[in-house]
Amino acid sequence: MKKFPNYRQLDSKDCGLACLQIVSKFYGKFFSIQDIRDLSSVSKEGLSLYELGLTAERLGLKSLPVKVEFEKLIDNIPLPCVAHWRNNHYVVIYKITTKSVFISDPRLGRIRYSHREFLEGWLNYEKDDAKKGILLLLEPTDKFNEIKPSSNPTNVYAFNYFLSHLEPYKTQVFQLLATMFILTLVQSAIPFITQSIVDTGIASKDYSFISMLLIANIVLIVSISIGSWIRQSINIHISSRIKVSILSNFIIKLLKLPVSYFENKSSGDIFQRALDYDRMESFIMNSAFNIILAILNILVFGTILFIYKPTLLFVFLFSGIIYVGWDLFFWNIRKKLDMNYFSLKAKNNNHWMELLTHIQEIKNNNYEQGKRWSWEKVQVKLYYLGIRFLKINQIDTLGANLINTISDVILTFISVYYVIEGEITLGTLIAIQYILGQLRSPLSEITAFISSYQMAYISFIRINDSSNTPDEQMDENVTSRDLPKNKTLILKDVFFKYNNSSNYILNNISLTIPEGKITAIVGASGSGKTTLLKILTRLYSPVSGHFYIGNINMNALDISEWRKNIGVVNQGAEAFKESIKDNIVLSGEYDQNKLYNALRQVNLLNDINALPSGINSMMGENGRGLSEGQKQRLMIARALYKDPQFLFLDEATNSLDSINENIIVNNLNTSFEGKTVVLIAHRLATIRKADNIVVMNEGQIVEIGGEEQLLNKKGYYYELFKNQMTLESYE
Ligand SMILES: Nc1ncnc2c1ncn2[C@@H]1O[C@H](COP(=O)(O)OP(=O)(O)OP(=O)(O)O)[C@@H](O)[C@H]1O
Repeated sequence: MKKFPNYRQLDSKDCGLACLQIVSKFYGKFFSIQDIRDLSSVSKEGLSLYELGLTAERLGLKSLPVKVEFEKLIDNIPLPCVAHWRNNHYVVIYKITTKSVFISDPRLGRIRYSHREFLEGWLNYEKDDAKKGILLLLEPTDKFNEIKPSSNPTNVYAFNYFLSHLEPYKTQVFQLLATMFILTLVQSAIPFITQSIVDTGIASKDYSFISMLLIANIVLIVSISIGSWIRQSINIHISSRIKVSILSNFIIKLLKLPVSYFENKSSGDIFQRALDYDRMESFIMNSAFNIILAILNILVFGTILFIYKPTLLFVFLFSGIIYVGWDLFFWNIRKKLDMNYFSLKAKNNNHWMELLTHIQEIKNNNYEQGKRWSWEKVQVKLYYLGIRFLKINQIDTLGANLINTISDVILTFISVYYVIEGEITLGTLIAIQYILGQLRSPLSEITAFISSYQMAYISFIRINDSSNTPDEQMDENVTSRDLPKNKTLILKDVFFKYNNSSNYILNNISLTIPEGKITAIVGASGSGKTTLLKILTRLYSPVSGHFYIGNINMNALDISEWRKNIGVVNQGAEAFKESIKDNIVLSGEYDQNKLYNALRQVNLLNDINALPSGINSMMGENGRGLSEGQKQRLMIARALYKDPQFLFLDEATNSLDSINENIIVNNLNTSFEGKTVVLIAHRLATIRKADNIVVMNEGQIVEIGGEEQLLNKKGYYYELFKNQMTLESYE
């Protein structure tokens, strides 16, 4: 029977997307997770049930969210459907029997739960309505049949990628395989020597023969140890080098990815990629080579056993299959518990983090006891889970030992029977015991390989996903490596939205930012000012429309050249955990005069001189140690030190008192005379000297002009101005 489909989620919040992928496959269509992601508005926070339903509709699956009791789910609900799981996950239910519920879980694979286990995950015990669980019913429509998935993603990339890293070590890999092969062959001589000692040596009482064989045995064991040592050395040599080169390639690739990649993934998910590279490397260098060795052992010693007595081999293989099956069965049970364990662990970590970062709020609100109680609740759950883990491990080990012992007893009994019946010699019996010993350890290698393969496969798909994400700028698109003479910035019919399913945040923007002038952008909160700045600084590209510098399309200008020439001070920008000096100079050339000058211009020199280590004072995490206003001034000093052609300021002075703000704005006007400045400010007094004021509302430009012109127009800007003046006079 065909198995119900299962696809794994790549990121912690991808479960909803993977469920839709699973259901679509069930109805006969394969969509890659990227296809579905493109239709959704999935963010770091994942998808709400409503958004999941919307995405399903876009795929052509009619969706209906319902809240039902378990009896109703059994009797009336068409399967497959998506279930909301433990309040933080989605899974697909595909079959229900009188005893079990079958689930295709994007995190764990296909799993069978007892009714009790299922209800534990599905019902929302923490809420009042504890008898009902949430489902999303899905049904294909004609649209589903019409939608064409993009071509299947090629999963070979990551695998080829790793093989390409092995390429320079071809000789060593060959040596490794050859050593393993020779080692196994050498080892296969030991049972024959043992057999000869017993059968020929002892029978003929020939001491010199026995001594000779024992010496040969010692030589063999020494050479096996040397061989294993060589094998491990080659393995360490290759794997340590591959690890470094793979990880540095990963960092290079990561830094080339667009900001949107980072905004849509949690830092945990991105960090997971680095672990994935590690896991793949260890899978290939350890599990894959170990399994080759295990298979070689089984082949060589299995053949010898077969030659001695085929029955023994068959009995061994039979017990081996039971052993592997038993181990895998428990591995599956552990997988279920693991998920529970990880979510509890995450909760536990969050409690700790919150305790450390929110201590002021906790104390101010007298919330210590409440916090401690909720922490203790998690500890109790962790404790019971720990006990269940322990019990399962005990049963697993006990059962595995029992299977091995029973099979040993049966095999010994059969061998002894053969000796008594005169079918094999005593020497052969002892040789067989040695062979069976050699065949045991490869069995546990096989179960270890199967479980690590499943983990590595997910890593492999995830690596593919990030490797297939296009860079911020592809090299082939660059035709210009220098800024043109004419540096006017021109936006033409620009549309932009953050993800495919949301509305346009910038709606048909056409704007000219003249070279050497100050352009201010104003508008209500959420009108798209920062987004426009992100387009200008090229953190994002327009969805449609064009962005030119002079007569060059920005896409064609080398992005690092552009960034070299711009200074950006963002809203709420944070300092690096480095010294004040390093925070300003970054990787530029150090010039002390320039540095002091920049600090003077932002009125920060006195504050910094008052610190015990002056400009060498280390900043704490996220700039801890400076006030918000001081941090802002530090960021402006960084832009001043860089002395770029273009300066972009987004609410860069909003944490400053008006005296400091005035000083800095005046200084900026002098230092940036003749350069292009674009600034966003809520305080309209800050932008009075701007040559041009761009007024935005709901993603569109509603007015452009000088201050006087806009005030005389008595339009949107006038209203903003009037409101602010009224407020200020009130204050
Ligand atoms: N990274 C993002 N992903 C999705 N939506 C976003 C993102 N950043 C901003 N938005 C949305 O875009 C819209 C415009 O935001 P933007 O920050 O450009 O406004 P703004 O005019 O600068 O507002 P403010 O004055 O409050 O800073 C808002 O509705 C916001 O929710």
